[in-house]
Amino acid sequence: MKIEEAAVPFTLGKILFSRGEMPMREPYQNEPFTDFTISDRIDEFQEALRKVESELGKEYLIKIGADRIETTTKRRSINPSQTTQLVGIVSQADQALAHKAILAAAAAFDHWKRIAPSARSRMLYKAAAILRRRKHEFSAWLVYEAGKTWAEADADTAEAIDFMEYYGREMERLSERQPLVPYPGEDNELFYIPLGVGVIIPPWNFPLAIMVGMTMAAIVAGNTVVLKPASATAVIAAKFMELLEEAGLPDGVVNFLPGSGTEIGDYLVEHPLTRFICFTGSREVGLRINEKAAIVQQDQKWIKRVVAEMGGKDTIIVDEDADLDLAAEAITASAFGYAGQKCSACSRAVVLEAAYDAVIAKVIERTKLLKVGKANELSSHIGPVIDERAYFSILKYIEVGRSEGTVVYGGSKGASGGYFIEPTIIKDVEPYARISQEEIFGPVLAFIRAANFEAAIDIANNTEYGLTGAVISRDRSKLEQAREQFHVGNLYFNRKCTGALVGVQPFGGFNMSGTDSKAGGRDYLLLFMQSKVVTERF
Ligand SMILES: NC(=O)c1ccc[n+]([C@@H]2O[C@H](COP(=O)([O-])OP(=O)(O)OC[C@H]3O[C@@H](n4cnc5c(N)ncnc54)[C@H](O)[C@@H]3O)[C@@H](O)[C@H]2O)c1
Ligand SMILES: N[C@@H](CCC=O)C(=O)O
Repeated sequence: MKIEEAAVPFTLGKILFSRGEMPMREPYQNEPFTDFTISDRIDEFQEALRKVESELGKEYLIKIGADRIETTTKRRSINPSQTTQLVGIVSQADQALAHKAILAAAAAFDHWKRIAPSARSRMLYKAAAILRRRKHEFSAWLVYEAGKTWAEADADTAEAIDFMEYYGREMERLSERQPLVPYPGEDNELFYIPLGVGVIIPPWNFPLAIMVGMTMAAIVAGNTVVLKPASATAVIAAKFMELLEEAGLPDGVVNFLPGSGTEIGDYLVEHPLTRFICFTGSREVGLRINEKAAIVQQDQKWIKRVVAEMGGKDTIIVDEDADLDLAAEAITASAFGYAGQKCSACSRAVVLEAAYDAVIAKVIERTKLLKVGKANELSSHIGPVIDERAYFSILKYIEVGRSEGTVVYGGSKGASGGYFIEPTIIKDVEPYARISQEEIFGPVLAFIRAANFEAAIDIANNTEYGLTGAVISRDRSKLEQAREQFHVGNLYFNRKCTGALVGVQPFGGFNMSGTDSKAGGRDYLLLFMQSKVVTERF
């Protein structure tokens, strides 16, 4: 269809029309973050918190096809800022229900795969529009169930909207005729078709964004899925299921199967009808899934595809001539945002000798300004860690850190009533110490000295992970050296190493950080499809 260039475009929702012509999609852009310095925004968010607080404690059921199923085994989801507060009670699936869920997804696949890609994309735009309208409400659930501060929750919700807007457009792009080299006397066509039934296994730390991104990428590509949410944040996933229903997604396309990873995880992965597994989580579980998925089951007709994004041990290098205030800002934000519970978190600052003491002093200065407190209070900069297991594991790592370096800030648990831990800074840590190598996933930062820039790069590359990293330097030749030698999937210069934006910084890591799937990038949807080539000789 020809779009008149002179025509005046007008917008309806996110669709841009030229008068009298076919609709044309607005170019993708990232959802803006909420400015919580504006009093109206504060009031709106507080209202959302009140609304959600009034809804805490409800029951959430499994959904398979059109059936809602209550089981006798239930899991209580609690608020990590206030462990006496119940967020919701979630029915837990067993293996029999896991089997039923896979069958329901397989039955729905026959229909869903035939829906036009543009119509599947529209489903994502619709869901994005609903989420945008209910943005603060969803963020408020993230505050209560995941312990996210207001800004972190808002960013999580914005990223979920971004994934849907971005993947919707990506599917439209990939459903166009794909370019091939012309060949005389033949018509050659390459097009993408879906894989089949997928199992989606997200983590709890981006319980909306990552769960939405993985699920919606799979279904917009024409697959149907069983979504097994992370247990700690299953209520947020249940709220998302409600949203999908409101958007009109047919039953069976996404089957909601909360349950313990140990009880149903292996079963779902090993099921012969499972065609692919999309996982984000720890190295241990990711490797287990990869191994189980490789074993061909009876009646299985395909090689299962595994997308696994896993842990990180991320480093910020500070050069001797760097802007040290910028370095301290980048390190503090990357180490302590969401209490260090990001795969991208800076858990190691490798600083060249000449800048070492000054950077530590500046990071301590900034960290002192961070208030640890309940996530629902606007004044809190750092909320709780997710649960009791994480709380004790992180405290144990701090004890290990005491024997591997000198604690120069924090080092203790925070107030009682929630899983609070002080942001902790440990200096003079050796590059191969345990707290230099193992993912702690909490507010613990190690400082390591480097004799020169080469040594700093060697240290940055000395773990089994390769997810994010940053270099703070004014020296172009060192930035170019790092561009080539710092082996991570997402490398940042002169800024923090967290906060990748959908479409702007496709995200995924090397080595034991995963399969480098680059969520939020142009290659991502291809992981959920296979291409078919048809040649007709004239
Ligand atoms: N690379 C990334 O993009 C990325 C993003 C977010 C989080 N992460 C990583 O995730 C981890 C934190 O998340 P987590 O604690 O939820 O990870 P986890 O591995 O403990 O759990 C992830 C998911 O796997 C499920 N699971 C557990 N055992 C299973 C089994 N045997 N079979 C199938 N599924 C099973 C869990 O229920 C959960 O839904 C950290 O290591 C973090 O670095 C990575
Ligand atoms: N994509 C997020 C990290 C996700 C993992 O926890 C970031 O870039 O900070």
